[in-house]
Amino acid sequence: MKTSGGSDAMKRRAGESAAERVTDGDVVGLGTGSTAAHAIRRLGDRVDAGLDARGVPTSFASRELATDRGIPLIDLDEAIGPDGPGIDLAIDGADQVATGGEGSEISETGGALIKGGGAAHAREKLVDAAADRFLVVADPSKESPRLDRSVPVEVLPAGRTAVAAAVREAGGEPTLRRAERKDGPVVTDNGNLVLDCAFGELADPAALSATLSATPGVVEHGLFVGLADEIHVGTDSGVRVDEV
Ligand SMILES: O=C[C@H](O)[C@H](O)[C@H](O)COP(=O)(O)O
Repeated sequence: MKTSGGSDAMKRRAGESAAERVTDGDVVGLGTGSTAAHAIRRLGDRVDAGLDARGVPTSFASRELATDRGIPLIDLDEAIGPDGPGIDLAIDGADQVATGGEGSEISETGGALIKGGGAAHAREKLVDAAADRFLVVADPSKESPRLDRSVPVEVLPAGRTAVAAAVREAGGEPTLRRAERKDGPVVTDNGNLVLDCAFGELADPAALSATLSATPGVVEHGLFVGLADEIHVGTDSGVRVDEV
C-alpha cells in the first residue's frame, strides 16, 4: 500500500490503537492508505488470535491487504442491506485533520477532514458515513488549525471540463491528477478521474462540501465534514485520542 509522509511509527501507533477498539462480532470499515493499513494488519493479527470480525473494504488495496491478512470480508450492500448487520465502526486515515486552532477547537470544525490522497475517497465516504462510529487514524503531520490542502474531487471522465469550470467559479484551481508510473491521468477504482482543487485556506468546509456535492459530474469529493467521531493521533510516545 502506498505510503505518504509522516513517521511510520506514529502511523502504526494510531492504526493499532483504533484496531484495538474492535470487539467480537463487529463489522469494520477498512480504510485506505498507509495509516489505515496498520489498523488492517493489527486487526488481521487479532482475527488470527480468535477475534470474530468482518471487514468492509474501501478500495482494491484495502481488500487485497485484508484478504492477505485473513480478515473475512462482507460487501457494503450486504452489510447495510435490510437483513445486514450494519457497520459497527470504520477506521480510516486522512490527508489533513482540522483542529480549529487554540482551545478545544476540534468541536469548532467537527474534526473536518481532507481525504483522497490515494483517490479512494468516494468508497471511503460511503463506508465511513455508514458506520455507527468513524475512527480517524493520523500522525501529527496531518493536523492543522484550518484545512488548506487541495481537495481531491473524483469526476466522471466526461465531466472533467465542466467540473473544472465550476471549481474555478467557486474560487478553486483544479489540476488533473496524473499517474506516476504511466503516461496519463490517475483512474480511480470506479473508472473516474481526479481533479485536485486548490482553494487555499477553507473558511467554511461545510459550505464548500455542499457546493461540490451539488456540481453535476462530481462523483465524490474529499471533504469529510461532520463524519469523524474519534481521532487517534500517533505521537512519539503513544497515542492521543480526541472525541469529536
Ligand atoms: O484516498 C486515500 C485516503 O483518503 C487515505 O486515507 C488518505 O490519503 C491518507 O493516507 P495515508 O494514511 O497514507 O497518509
